Amino acid sequence: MAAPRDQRETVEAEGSAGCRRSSGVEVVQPADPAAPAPLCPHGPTLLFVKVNQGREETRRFYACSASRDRKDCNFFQWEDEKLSEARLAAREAHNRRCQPPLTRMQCVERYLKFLELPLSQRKFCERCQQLLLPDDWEKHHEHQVVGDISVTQLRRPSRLLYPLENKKTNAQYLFADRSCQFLVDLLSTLGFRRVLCVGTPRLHELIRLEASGDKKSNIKSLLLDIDFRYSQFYLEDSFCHYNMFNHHFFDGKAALEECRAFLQEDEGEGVIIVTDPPFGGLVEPLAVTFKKLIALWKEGQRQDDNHKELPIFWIFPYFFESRIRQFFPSFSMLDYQVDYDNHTLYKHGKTGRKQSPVRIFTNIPPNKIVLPTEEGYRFCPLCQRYVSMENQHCEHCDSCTSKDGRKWNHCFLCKKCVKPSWIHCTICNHCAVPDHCCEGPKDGCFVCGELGHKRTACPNISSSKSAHKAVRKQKQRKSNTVKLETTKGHPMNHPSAIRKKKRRERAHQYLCS
Ligand SMILES: C[S@@+](CC[C@H](N)C(=O)[O-])C[C@H]1O[C@@H](n2cnc3c(N)ncnc32)[C@H](O)[C@@H]1O
Ligand SMILES: [Zn+2]
Ligand SMILES: [Zn+2]
Ligand SMILES: [Zn+2]
Ligand SMILES: [Zn+2]
Ligand SMILES: [Zn+2]
Ligand SMILES: [Zn+2]
Repeated sequence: MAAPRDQRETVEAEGSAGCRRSSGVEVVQPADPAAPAPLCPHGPTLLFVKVNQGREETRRFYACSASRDRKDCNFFQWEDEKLSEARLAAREAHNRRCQPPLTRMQCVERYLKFLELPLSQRKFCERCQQLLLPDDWEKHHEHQVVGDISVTQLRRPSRLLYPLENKKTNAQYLFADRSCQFLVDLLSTLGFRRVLCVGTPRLHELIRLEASGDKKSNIKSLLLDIDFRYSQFYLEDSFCHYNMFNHHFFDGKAALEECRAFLQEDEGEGVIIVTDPPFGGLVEPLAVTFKKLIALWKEGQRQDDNHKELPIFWIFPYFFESRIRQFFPSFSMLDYQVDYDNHTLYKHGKTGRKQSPVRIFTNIPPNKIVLPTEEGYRFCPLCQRYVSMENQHCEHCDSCTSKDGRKWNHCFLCKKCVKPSWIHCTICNHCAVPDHCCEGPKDGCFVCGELGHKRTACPNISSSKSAHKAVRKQKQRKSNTVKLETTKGHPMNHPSAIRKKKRRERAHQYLCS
């Protein structure tokens, strides 16, 4: 069984809408970090624990790091489970069978042969998502095949390939041209010479297009992505088949060395990581991976540069801000709204812009990043950063406080700005959505009840006693809530409850994508 990521999301994205649930699955560190985790076809698996009402279950299990769809990877092993030699051998054979049919080297050879073909012989099978050499034609003659594949098409594989839309695993949401061009221009203005694109195939190709075009940008790019189809279009120095949830290079040491050389070129000067992970992905394993990439970069630095940070753009929904800052406290969130071409909810459509919740988290000082004024962003001299059009500077908070791009209002009782739709509730003693369940689960920690952190960051998390106490408290609160609500009618039939459910579904739809 792959860990049910949709449950994991409820733990991570809590607070994004409606009342919280405290059940789900979390990643945990193994007792002996040096002991190797069992392998699935996607590399080392991760150790998970089920969390029920804020309490961790005792038995932990290994599951796939990359896939949350059992159809893609059904790996499951209890942490304390001992496997027979026969089962281990069967697993190894299965892992080998699941690897791509061609080695990286074979892909490169095919690509070079393809480039030598005259235009009339350059064909692409849409069904198999594969560039065809003349020897392959026969095998695909009943498939939908397109011909005359031009160099321009070869340079834009993200347009030739269909985006993988398995919501539970890949969710390949591709940047809209406007956002992609903004990123390329920004990287160039900031003076970067190398970009490590982690899960950003469209950005990778635009950087390379500009480098080969008239604009004379000389930025180099290396793409790390789990989508093997991209290996048909790039040489070894510009694509590595990679899993960003466990820092696994499918092509072993040679690929790792490509990545190392890329990060360490010029003693690590002029390089940035840009990553846009699938939004359903867990923050912690991603953070662990990015820290490994940072360590790889650091190895190549001069001693006197030791204090420097590797610049990163991590593109992710705004409601993960506190989670990301937990791992990278120096990161700030930019107001820029990243748009996608193929996302049903958040694309810049003809019908007008739906506000995308996706932002850029970065350790580059925000005052160095100019956002496009023609799209309504403006510079706040007090905050020393560009902000959204409606994000107003609050003199009480001394900051432009909006996170979602709408104007937020200051609440003098809470002493902070809150979403425009929220009201101050005198029962809960803080601002909340008008139809919240009073005295229901607070937006704070499930273990100790503090508002400043979530259970995953709770300093008391190891103390199971306090966890049990908190759960009991929580249950007590819940039963009070029910008592209160029964006087108002059944909570789930209330129109506000239906609205809330819809909102949660919308948030969930986004997260699961
Ligand atoms: C949300 S899309 C981002 C695409 C980006 N917006 C672009 O246009 O270039 C996520 C990307 O991460 C890749 N991806 C998904 N799971 C991955 C994993 N476990 N390791 C590495 N890449 C992964 C997908 O193939 C996809 O390219
Ligand atoms: Zn797997
Ligand atoms: Zn085919
Ligand atoms: Zn401001
Ligand atoms: Zn305020
Ligand atoms: Zn308030
Ligand atoms: Zn209340």
